[in-house]
Amino acid sequence: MSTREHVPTLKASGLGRQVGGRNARRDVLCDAGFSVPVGSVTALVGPNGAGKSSLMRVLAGTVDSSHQAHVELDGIDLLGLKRRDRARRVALVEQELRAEFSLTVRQVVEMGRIPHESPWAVAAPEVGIVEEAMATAGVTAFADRLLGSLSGGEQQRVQMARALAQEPDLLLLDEPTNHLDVKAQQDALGLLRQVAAQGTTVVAALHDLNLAAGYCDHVVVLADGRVRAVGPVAEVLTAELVRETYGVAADVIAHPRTGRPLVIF
Ligand SMILES: Nc1ncnc2c1ncn2[C@@H]1O[C@H](COP(=O)(O)OP(=O)(O)OP(=O)(O)O)[C@@H](O)[C@H]1O
Repeated sequence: MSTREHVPTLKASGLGRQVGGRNARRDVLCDAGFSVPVGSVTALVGPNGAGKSSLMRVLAGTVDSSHQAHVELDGIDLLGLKRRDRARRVALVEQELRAEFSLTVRQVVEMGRIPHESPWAVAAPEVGIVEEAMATAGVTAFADRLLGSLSGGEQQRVQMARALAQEPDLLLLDEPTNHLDVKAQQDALGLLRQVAAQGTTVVAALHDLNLAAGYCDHVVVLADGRVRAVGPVAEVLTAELVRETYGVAADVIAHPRTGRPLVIF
């Protein structure tokens, strides 16, 4: 009998994506794969154009991938689920905001509940869950304002609130710190840690290697559409990896306060 403990895992394999016309098709993602524990926070890093957004969308099942694509969360085949069933389990916070500028913040956050609503019953979105998601993401103060009237950073937090209202098992975020000031960046990453502590698996595409090093458990390094490295941040984020992946010189030392890796350029 095996004594090995079952470790719930997010496993992705065979993820590919081609773009371009019939005569100019090219792979922007090639057979990408990685495996990380459920309930962890993983940073997806890599240079501009590496394929991070493509990988996020393939993981979320919002774009077509290769026939071999497989994404499994604790044994559940996510890409094999019907769209609505997948939307109950997977939330994707994308870089670009969708055209929801004429809705109020509360209405946008309520949209996170749509996958959970019964198609036969016209029910008001669960108020408690929506209010809690808004409070957690720090957007309650502007709940009745139109999304379009908010700053970029405030809008970003609203997208986060909507994703939280969705109560996903897998939360995917494409550059969630893009519009945020230093404190808001730290708050956002702290919030992701909190969400993961409650069992949600979090994968966030990040450009700031020190946010990845400071807040994430694992890192997936993507370059030219391929996964170059994956593992715990302290093992993967080395000076050599930074040089080879980004072509810049860096030192990686232990952070004097936290002991986590600190990348100095
Ligand atoms: N629909 C598309 N048509 C053509 N090319 C595309 C399309 N989507 C993505 N690409 C190309 O695929 C490559 C990967 O893009 P992707 O947005 O996934 O990279 P990224 O790592 O997220 O980049 P960034 O850090 O700049 O946001 C890029 O070269 C991009 O130009």
